[in-house]
Amino acid sequence: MAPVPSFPVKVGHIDDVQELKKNKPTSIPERFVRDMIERPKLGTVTTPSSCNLNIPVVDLSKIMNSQDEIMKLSTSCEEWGFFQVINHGIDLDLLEKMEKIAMEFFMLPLEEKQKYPMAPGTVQGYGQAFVFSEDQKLDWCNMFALGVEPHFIRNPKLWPTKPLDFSETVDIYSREIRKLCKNLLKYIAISLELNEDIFEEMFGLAVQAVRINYYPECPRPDLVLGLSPHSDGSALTVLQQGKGSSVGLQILKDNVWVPVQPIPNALVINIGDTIEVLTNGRYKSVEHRAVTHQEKDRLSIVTFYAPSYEIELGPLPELVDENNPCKYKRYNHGDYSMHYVTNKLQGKKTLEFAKIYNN
Ligand SMILES: O=C(O)CCC(=O)C(=O)O
Ligand SMILES: [Fe+2]
Repeated sequence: MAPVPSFPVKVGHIDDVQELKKNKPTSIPERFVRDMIERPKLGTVTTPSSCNLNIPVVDLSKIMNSQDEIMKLSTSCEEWGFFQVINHGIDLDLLEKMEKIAMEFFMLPLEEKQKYPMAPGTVQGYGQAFVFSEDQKLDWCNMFALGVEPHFIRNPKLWPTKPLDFSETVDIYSREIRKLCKNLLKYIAISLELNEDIFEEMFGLAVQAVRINYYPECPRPDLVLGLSPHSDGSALTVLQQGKGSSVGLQILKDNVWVPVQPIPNALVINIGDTIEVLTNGRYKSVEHRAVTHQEKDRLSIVTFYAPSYEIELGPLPELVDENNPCKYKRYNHGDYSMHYVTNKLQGKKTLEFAKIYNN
């Protein structure tokens, strides 16, 4: 079972951003307007060393026979926590179909989408996740989140029957992404000189969830955020960006927000908190956020892949030594997931749950 908070949550009124946009607003409701310090400085990347940087690209078709590609994977995970994967083996028609049904879902009338409401304080269904108080700022985003874990059993109340082939497509897509995650974890293990099955064996029946984010055009993208800064609580995250979407994902590198330039047919992969802990901080779960665009909407389809909730985990002994003292405690992954989904998105704050401070 996915974690659910046990405390009552009052979130206040949450405007649906797609409905807001329909009224062609010239100003932004106060709850979406960020404090100065949080506002995205669009079009003004200030640090020369970061402004022309792009996240690394890993070619999965080469990795089996190429030490260079393994090195690239390792550097990406150490220095960026992010990379784009090309030649990933997932049928491009399937990616296109997934994008199509995701977009069709968001284009349904509000009443239709509201048949799958996200209960306050939970992260499944349609709405805004990670809102826990009436005064919390809101993201300029609509989300539709589904657990597909671990046996791909559908909750009929949460899975739409429209668009017609929604659930079938999500099932097929999720199985393919699962294979990709297992494959990537194998090469991540190899890049760390660990047994290639170490993560697979440790994770048990891995948990998987898919979240589809839709960011409508916004009249004042300089005042709002599409998605608040956060790291992911997963082991790995796979992100598909809609074709023709605006550039929206940004990652924090050397204190500068670096935009991720989409590569056609590539998938964006990022290291989640679980791998950061298991590798004792060698591979990083990097803070990221989404920004909006004045004229273009954006779609992202995000899969989170994580260990089974029963698993106990902590830094792997192979990655702890005198020079790399243990940075995280051992904990139960279900407890961490509960902690993650019952707190607002706030940079890397959630990982403090596991940090050991006295070394
Ligand atoms: O839409 C994006 O590019 C970011 C999505 C994301 O970070 C998430 O859903 O965790
Ligand atoms: Fe994320």
